[in-house]
Amino acid sequence: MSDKSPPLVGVIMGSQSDWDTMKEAAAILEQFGVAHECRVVSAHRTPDWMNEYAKDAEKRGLEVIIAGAGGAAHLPGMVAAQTVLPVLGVPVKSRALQGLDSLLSIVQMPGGVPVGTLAIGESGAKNAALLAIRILGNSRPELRTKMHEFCQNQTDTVLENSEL
Ligand SMILES: Nc1c(C(=O)O)ncn1[C@@H]1O[C@H](COP(=O)(O)O)[C@@H](O)[C@H]1O
Repeated sequence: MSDKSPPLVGVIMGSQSDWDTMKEAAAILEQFGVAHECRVVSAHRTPDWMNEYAKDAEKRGLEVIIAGAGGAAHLPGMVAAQTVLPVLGVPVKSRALQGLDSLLSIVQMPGGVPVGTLAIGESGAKNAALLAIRILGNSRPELRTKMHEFCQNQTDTVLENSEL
C-alpha cells in the first residue's frame, strides 16, 4: 500500500493464482487503513524464503500473518510452526476439489501449533482481514472504533434493504 508506515499484517499466498481470492483481504485492510504487505511465499516451491519470512516476521514488526493456499495447503501451518505471531489460514478454492482439500490441509493442525482457519475462498479472505483488524484493535482504539462503524454500517445496509 502507498502508506509508508511499516506493515502490521503480512498477507502471503502460495501462488500468484491465489491473488483473486487474497485480494479480498488486502481490500479490507486498505479500507481500514491498516499497513500491510502482500507476498507470494510457498512452503513447497520456495521453502527457504518461507522460513526466512516466518522467522523474520516478528522482528520486522508484523503482528498478524494471513496465509492463503490451495490444494495441499501447507503454507499456513508451516509458517505457524516458525513464528509466535497469530497465523490466519485461508483455504483457497482448488480446481479439483473445490477447496475441501485446502480446508482440511489447514484446519487439522496438531495441538501446540495453532492456525486460525477461515472459510474457503473470498469470504474467508475477507474475514481473515476483519479478524486481523479485531486482533490489532485490542491495543488500537482507532481500529476498534472503525470496527464498530463497519459493523453498524453492515447492519444498517441489511435493514434498509430488508423489504423484498
Ligand atoms: N498450497 C500451496 C503452497 C504451499 O502450501 O506452500 N504453495 C503453492 N500452493 C498452491 O498451489 C496452488 C496452485 O498453484 P499454481 O496456480 O501456481 O499452479 C495454489 O492455490 C497455491 O496456493
